Amino acid sequence: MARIDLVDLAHSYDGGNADPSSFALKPTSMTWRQGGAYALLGPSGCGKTTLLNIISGIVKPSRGKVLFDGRDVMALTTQQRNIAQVFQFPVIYDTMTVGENLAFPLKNRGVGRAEIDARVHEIAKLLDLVPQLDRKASRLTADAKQKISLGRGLVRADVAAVLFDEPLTVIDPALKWELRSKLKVLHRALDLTMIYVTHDQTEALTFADTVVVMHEGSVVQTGTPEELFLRPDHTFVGYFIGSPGMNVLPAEVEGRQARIAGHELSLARSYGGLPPGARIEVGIRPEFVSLAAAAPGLLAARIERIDDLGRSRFAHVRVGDLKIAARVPRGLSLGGNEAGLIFEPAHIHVYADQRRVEGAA
Ligand SMILES: Nc1ncnc2c1ncn2[C@@H]1O[C@H](COP(=O)(O)OP(=O)(O)OP(=O)(O)O)[C@@H](O)[C@H]1O
Repeated sequence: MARIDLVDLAHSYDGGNADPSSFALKPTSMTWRQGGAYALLGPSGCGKTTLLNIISGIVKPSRGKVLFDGRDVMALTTQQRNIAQVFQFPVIYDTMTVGENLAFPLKNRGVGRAEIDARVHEIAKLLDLVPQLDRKASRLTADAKQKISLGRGLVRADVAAVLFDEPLTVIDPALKWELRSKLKVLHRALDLTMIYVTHDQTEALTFADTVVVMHEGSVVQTGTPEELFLRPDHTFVGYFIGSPGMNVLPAEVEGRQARIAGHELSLARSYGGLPPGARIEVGIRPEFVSLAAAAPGLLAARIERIDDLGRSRFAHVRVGDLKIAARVPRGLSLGGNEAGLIFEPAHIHVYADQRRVEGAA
């Protein structure tokens, strides 16, 4: 296990000649705590795999370095970096049994027989693979094979980190749920540093203690699932995480007042020195906007549709050209499509050029 520091890393696939704004990975510095469960979350093409491959040594970055426990590993190969990797598709030997597959990474490192047996059994037990240990891997389904790949990634206790690149893509949805929570249990049991790459927010939020959100080659926020939900640092985090995503609305902001579509809203904090010329927006999650009967003083909205998600209902409304999602309180009955919106001031954030501005008390 190791603490991993990324120091001013940047990468462009054309050898660093491109305009920095088009880098696959823009300048990034951060620390991955020893023993942490991280998710690297972002849409396709945002640079997740590039970052993962730089950590493992598959890609040599155009700039910057990677440290494992303070030691520069840039000259080391993946094998020398002592990283375990689990990919999207199973990487196992069909001619071997499940047990032999799990034992393989340990045998390769010259671990003794007794230790191999104990570790293989521990991992097989955690992944419910004990009954299949003596079966030939070739006879298993794609799901079961991917479970073995996960096991092979987790079997060594001495790795610097385990990197997962979208490991549940080929897994059947029902088993996906099971494996996702199992990985969390495995993390606690094995005390390994794990970095889990995904574009799926549910996967990221269920697995990780810390989620690193990437957007267009940059890390835009690193935080707990709760922090990402309650205080998105970037408008992208607001609408990428959450379902429906955060409402991001053009606004004029002065002190403790915001004006949206000509309507005055009170803010919980004061925003004095917003950068001149910046695009100002307010962000509020649908959970903190309530639909109500139209009334003077409320922002007037026209309901387009209501989605019933079982435990909660969300209305999709229009205010002029703006689209807003709002929570529908239990028991609310409305005559027609006209309604009012009530905003919770404590949950309204102000953004300048997509970055959250910290207001003053
Ligand atoms: N080997 C390569 N050569 C040139 N460009 C590449 C290469 N690999 C990735 N890219 C580009 O770098 C950017 C980041 O890609 P990357 O694969 O890191 O993103 P990602 O977030 O992992 O996406 P995905 O989930 O689709 O793999 C993309 O614009 C991609 O087209």
